[in-house]
Amino acid sequence: MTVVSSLRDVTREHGPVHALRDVSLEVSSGELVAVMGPSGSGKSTLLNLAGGLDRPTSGIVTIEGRDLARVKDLAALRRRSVGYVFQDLNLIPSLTAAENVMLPRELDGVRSGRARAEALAALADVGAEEVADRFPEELSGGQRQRVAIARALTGERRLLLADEPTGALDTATGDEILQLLRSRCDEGVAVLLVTHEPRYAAWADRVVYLRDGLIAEANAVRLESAR
Ligand SMILES: Nc1ncnc2c1ncn2[C@@H]1O[C@H](COP(=O)(O)OP(=O)(O)OP(=O)(O)O)[C@@H](O)[C@H]1O
Repeated sequence: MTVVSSLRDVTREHGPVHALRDVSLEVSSGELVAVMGPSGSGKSTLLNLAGGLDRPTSGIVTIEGRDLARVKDLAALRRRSVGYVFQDLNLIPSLTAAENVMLPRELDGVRSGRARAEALAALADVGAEEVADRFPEELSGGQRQRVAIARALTGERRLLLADEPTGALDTATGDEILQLLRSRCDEGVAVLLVTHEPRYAAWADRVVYLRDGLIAEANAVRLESAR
């Protein structure tokens, strides 16, 4: 399996606070890795570092084999390779669902006709084609999260980072979103999912538990019965 995301001996300090200490982790194509741990244990820090939104104090972070410390245009690499789905990462309110999904592609120089066609296909993929021309405030929480996932996965992005993507959703909708992440993963995307819910971690191939910025435990799980 191809390694899509790797952290090698990564430490992130904020002054005296060790948000992450000497963490090593690889996520391969087709793999869903859940990150769990108490509040303040470093989960969001890990995700931000893996996606190049933050830089480590020491250690090496790679995306698709490229050392992020050596990448000149990190913003472009992030746009092309990484999708983010965060609980509070809002869609832009003045843009329709389709326009929100198109935006990163247009920023990347894709013409709007093609970007719109891609956006409609991505929305259809996540079962949200009927909301393409609606604005975020007209959508339910589950529909918004579907649009955010469509936006995260347009283009050829191979790494999806999801920080509590089900946090604001009821259980049935949360299950649907997890099913969607799992199916993207089965198509070859690498997914890092931060969750507090064992119910959702059960969809992962592996669970990494963080405590005080350290990997306390890493387990292979396949709780088929939970799906
Ligand atoms: N910008 C920052 N400046 C100072 N300290 C920070 C900063 N970002 C994170 N921290 C600290 O680093 C540690 C890890 O934070 P992080 O947000 O990664 O934890 P988390 O596991 O995601 O927590 P939660 O579940 O509450 O979101 C915490 O002690 C936090 O206070």
